[in-house]
Amino acid sequence: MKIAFIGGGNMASALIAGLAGKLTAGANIHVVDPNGAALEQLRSKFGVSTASAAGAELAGRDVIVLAVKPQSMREVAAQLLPLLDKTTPPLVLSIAAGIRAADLSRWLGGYGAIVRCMPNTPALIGQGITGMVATAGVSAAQKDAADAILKAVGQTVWLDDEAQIDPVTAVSGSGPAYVFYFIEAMQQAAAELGLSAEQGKQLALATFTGAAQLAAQSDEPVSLLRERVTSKGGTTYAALTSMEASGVKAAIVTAVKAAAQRGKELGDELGGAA
Ligand SMILES: NC(=O)C1=CN([C@@H]2O[C@H](COP(=O)(O)OP(=O)(O)OC[C@H]3O[C@@H](n4cnc5c(N)ncnc54)[C@H](OP(=O)(O)O)[C@@H]3O)[C@@H](O)[C@H]2O)C=CC1
Ligand SMILES: O=C(O)[C@@H]1CCC=N1
Repeated sequence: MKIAFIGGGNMASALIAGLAGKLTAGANIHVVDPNGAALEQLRSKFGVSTASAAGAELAGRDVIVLAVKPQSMREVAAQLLPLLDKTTPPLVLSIAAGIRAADLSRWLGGYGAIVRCMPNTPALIGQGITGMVATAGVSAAQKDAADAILKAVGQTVWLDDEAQIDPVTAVSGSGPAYVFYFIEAMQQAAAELGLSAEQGKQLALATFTGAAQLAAQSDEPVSLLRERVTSKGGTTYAALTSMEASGVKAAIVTAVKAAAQRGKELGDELGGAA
């Protein structure tokens, strides 16, 4: 499979790390980004070809991944429009938060073959999860290609309705940041309680990994697993009572909804009319 990435930043690098040499040879991956240092890293690590601007190298690509910031998508679409093969249109796979397929299609001159998806950075270690939705102009083979690309870096979840992408963005796209935030808080608490930085990190990470694996492998609801840790009048009870009193769970629910709302706002702000 011949793939081009427009944008070689954080998320594109995570995807390329998972793909290169696995789904396709690094030499079959072309990356366009104005940032020379980022391109040099990708070239030396994965053997991809690179360019500072989109050009003739896009010809004959099966898939073009748009991995620029939502705010850059319209400009990037204008740059791509004259370069897209109209006879055998490549699949355009957008990972941008908020940007709706209909707007992207319009910016690309009424382009049909678009898959919109929302990956996350654990793709870097093959542990990503991606929500994705195909527009009507995507062929079965192109849908399979999109699935293979994202499966090479983790799990995929196909959605029937594009409106579900903002919730997916809020839960799993942004989700790694919430988890890191919680781990940072656990590490801070460990330090304030007298553990070394190394001990705090080891304890927090192993607890997260272990609890997540236990929940994934268990048939029981997560709430029951939580209750099993929580002896009446014990230490966990003290912590969870404190969290409830501080409204931690409600605050997390509100925060995730804020992320979903921001996704919708980005679509409204950046989509606009023709
Ligand atoms: N980071 C994440 O966890 C996730 C991000 N996403 C989505 O992925 C997209 C990229 O995010 P992320 O990787 O974090 O962002 P980054 O800023 O790290 O990467 C974007 C890259 O695109 C480059 N760029 C800007 N304009 C162009 C252009 N015209 N042609 C080619 N490249 C260009 C930028 O260069 P410069 O910096 O010089 O402008 C930058 O290197 C976003 O739309 C985001 O919503 C989706 C899921 C998760
Ligand atoms: O923060 C963002 O907007 C992007 C989308 C999901 C993760 N990072």
